[in-house]
Amino acid sequence: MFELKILTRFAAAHQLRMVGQKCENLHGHNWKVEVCVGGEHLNEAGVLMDFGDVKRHVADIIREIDHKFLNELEFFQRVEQPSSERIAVHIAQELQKRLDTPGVRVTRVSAWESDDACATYILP
Ligand SMILES: Nc1nc2c(c(=O)[nH]1)N=C([C@H](O)[C@H](O)COP(=O)(O)OP(=O)(O)OP(=O)(O)O)CN2
Ligand SMILES: [Zn+2]
Repeated sequence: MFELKILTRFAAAHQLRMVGQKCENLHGHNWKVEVCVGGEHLNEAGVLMDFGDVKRHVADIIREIDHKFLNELEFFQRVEQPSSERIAVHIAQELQKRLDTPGVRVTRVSAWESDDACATYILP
């Protein structure tokens, strides 16, 4: 299997209940996001898919959450709250909908909310 990884960043605000008291206050992070796609077969150019296409799709998704108050966005109102775990799920699901390369799928998304804390969603 081959796996590609691209990195991107966004800034946003959120409030989390139940994680820890200070997280209940409105605050923000500069998230770093790692997105991986995988598949078994390379195309005639010898690549799984173009990094540029992955980056473009991810940029479209990030644009919707960058510099936003995440608690107010529709997706995060449907799930419990905008934790890093939920952010990773959101990006993975949105990217999966956009991928149109046969045999290529999202394998994992990691959302780093600081230099030392990261949540990863690994797709089944
Ligand atoms: N599993 C998760 N735990 C926490 C999340 C999360 O998304 N998933 N989020 C938070 C908060 O966003 C909080 O802002 C970060 O808290 P914390 O890491 O405790 O704060 P610091 O970056 O200041 O780190 P310290 O180690 O406390 O200095 C919390 N938990
Ligand atoms: Zn936070």
